[in-house]
Amino acid sequence: MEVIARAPGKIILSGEHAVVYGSAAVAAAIDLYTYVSLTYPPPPHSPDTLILHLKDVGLEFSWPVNRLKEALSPTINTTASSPTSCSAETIKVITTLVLKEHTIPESRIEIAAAVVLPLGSGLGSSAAYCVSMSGALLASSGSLYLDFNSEDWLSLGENEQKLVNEWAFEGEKIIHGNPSGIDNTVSALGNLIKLQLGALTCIKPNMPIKMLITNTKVGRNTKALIASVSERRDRHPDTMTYVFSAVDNISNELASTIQSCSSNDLAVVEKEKKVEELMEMNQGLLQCMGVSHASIETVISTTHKYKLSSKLTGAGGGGCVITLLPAFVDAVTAELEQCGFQSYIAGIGGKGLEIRFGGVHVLPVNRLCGQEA
Ligand SMILES: Nc1ncnc2c1ncn2[C@@H]1O[C@H](COP(=O)(O)OP(=O)(O)O)[C@@H](O)[C@H]1O
Ligand SMILES: C[C@@](O)(CCOP(=O)(O)O)CC(=O)O
Ligand SMILES: [Mg+2]
Repeated sequence: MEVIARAPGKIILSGEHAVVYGSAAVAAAIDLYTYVSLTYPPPPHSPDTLILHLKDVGLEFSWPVNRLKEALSPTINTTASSPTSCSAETIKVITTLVLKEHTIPESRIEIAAAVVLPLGSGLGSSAAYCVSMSGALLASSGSLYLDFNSEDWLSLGENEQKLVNEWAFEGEKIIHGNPSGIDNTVSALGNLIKLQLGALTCIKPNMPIKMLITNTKVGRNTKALIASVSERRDRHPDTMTYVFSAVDNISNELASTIQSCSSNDLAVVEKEKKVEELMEMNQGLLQCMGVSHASIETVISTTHKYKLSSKLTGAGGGGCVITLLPAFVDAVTAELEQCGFQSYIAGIGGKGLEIRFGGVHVLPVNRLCGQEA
């Protein structure tokens, strides 16, 4: 039996980092995906080995299932329907299972050259990985209401999305340390959303939003960048509170600008200018937080020559930059590619997690439709 899940990456239009401290942020799903394929023998057979093949990073791990049960069952106390956070003790056990029993060649993570979801570039690959993995595991355990006789990509209902999102958030905590939850939420649900302190608003844009994504190809790590902002906040608590509060205003203004109704083209042009200015102000505040980078500044000044506004997206420190696009973009992308960057026009606001079944469609007995795994 095979279960395939795909979850989209995202761009953050405004509010990264500040969202970790309670400010609003606006994010959209993009049409680049992470795929997870889960295969296992149909019941009553049960697999005796777990093989984890991370194709994107060129790593493969395997463990006897009994060994995993033995090592993990004393510390894990959770059910499919109610995820709990991994304790420090469990993380230690997992780390031992992964690192002590396998050899990991140094620096296996490369930025893909083609138009795929790049890892560690600000497009939320960590969240897309957690969402697709959680989706595939929950679907295979029969914890999601899905028509497993269908061969199409299946979207999830609200409750299923919520459950997958809760599990994915626990995964993001392991990768990021202190995530806000915006990346896993937009990857699970899709569309364009505003998130603040866990409160979610779906945004219906009333203007075309076309974003160019430029990957500086400068590697960075979200966990380290979140930690660096936290240290700056510890050094300047009052000032950083103002910075986060300004970002909060920007995100709220951005959300209301893109959803307000317009009756003519002029209004759309005016709204575009407003969005551009808000993106520029947000970028200035991200500089204040110390998460910009020389490569990001090069993209910003290159696009600025064409009167286009850009900002970093995701954790910054390299990674990707977004540029709001008007009609003519070819000249700008040509020049950015001459600088050695890679550009991609994102289709935004698409679907969230989807699941597809392959092979023989038999779910474990008594585990159909939302029952405990
Ligand atoms: N497809 C994948 N396979 C394995 N690990 C992944 C995958 N996608 C993301 N990751 C993990 O997420 C990390 C990148 O996450 P992060 O630094 O948050 O950047 P981003 O989420 O913007 O891509 C990678 O270093 C890797 O540990
Ligand atoms: C910096 C942050 O706001 C976004 C991180 O996104 P990414 O991992 O760089 O794609 C962190 C978070 O919200 O959890
Ligand atoms: Mg991430």
